[in-house]
Amino acid sequence: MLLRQLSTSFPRFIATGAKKKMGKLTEAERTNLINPLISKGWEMDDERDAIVKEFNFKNFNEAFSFMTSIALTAEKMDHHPEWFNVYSKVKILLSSHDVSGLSSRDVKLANFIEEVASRIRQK
Ligand SMILES: C[C@H](O)[C@H](O)[C@H]1CNC2=NC(N)=NC(=O)C2=N1
Repeated sequence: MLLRQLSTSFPRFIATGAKKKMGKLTEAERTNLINPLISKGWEMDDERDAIVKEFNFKNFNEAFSFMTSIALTAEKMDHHPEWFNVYSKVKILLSSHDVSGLSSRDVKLANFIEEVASRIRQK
């Protein structure tokens, strides 16, 4: 019975080309992927199942340049941060709204954010 159901539904899945929804990170993925970010200063927001970090730069131009680089990649990824900026400070929260928690997209964006921050600070 189950096989018949699967075989009938399978073509529909292919036909619609339904985008596979990336689920929430598993415990093992969190250990492997989130812990390295925690060691770089990200913190867990358990209430939201999100990660947060505050970045401080020399001035507003650096802060806004940082945000601009992130914004362009976020748009390409179709995955956007929740953030707050005042002068040289940028606070970022990452979580995937469609799964109400952390997904691999948040890890990918966080690692990109770390790269941008290190490039700006190295100037
Ligand atoms: C319609 C659009 O593709 C979706 O709303 C995207 C936009 N950016 C997003 N950003 C984040 N952080 N989570 C999402 O689920 C998400 N979904």
